[in-house]
Amino acid sequence: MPMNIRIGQGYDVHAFGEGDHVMLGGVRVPHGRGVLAHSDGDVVLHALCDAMLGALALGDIGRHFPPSDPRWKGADSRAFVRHCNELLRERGWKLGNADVTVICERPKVGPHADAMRTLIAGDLGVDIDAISVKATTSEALGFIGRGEGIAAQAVCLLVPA
Ligand SMILES: Nc1ccn([C@@H]2O[C@H](COP(=O)(O)O)[C@@H](O)[C@H]2O)c(=O)n1
Ligand SMILES: C[C@@]1(CO)OP(=O)(O)OP(=O)(O)OC[C@H]1O
Repeated sequence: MPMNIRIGQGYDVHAFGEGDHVMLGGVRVPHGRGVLAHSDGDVVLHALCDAMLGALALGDIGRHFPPSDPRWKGADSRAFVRHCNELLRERGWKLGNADVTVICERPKVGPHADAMRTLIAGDLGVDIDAISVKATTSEALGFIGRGEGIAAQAVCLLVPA
């Protein structure tokens, strides 16, 4: 009997660099640092894309949007999410739900989480209740604890469209 659900997980890290904001879930979050990245460096959306691609066994974000390709320089990562959504729709799937955890000491993510959920849900054409965004610190431990970077991990479930 063919499987009627698929699961995927994704993880992304970017180092902090010069700047005054970070893009998280499509939301411009004010911060004393920016991130070093080829695109806009949105770890929430990159982890989500990798979860969606993983659920389809279609490789990873770097395969679909190579960092060597100048087209993706400074790219809005919401376009990556919409592309991944097309890939799953073409194959007869839609996102059932996704759960993303951001890991950083700062910025505070909680106040922006609902704005991220709204944008992600809109881009994927699903109800906001299908999208969870939450956060944790690293309790001052390791590279994240030292404020050197920001990470996100995501899981998602695909269901038949
Ligand atoms: N960047 C972050 C980190 C955490 N939060 C919120 O704070 C809560 C406590 O974090 P701990 O790491 O001490 O467990 C966490 O549950 C989040 O609600 C945040 O908003 N942004
Ligand atoms: C998103 C891409 C786009 O070129 O580049 P980065 O913004 O550097 O982000 P990363 O998470 O390293 O994923 C690789 C690339 O696909």
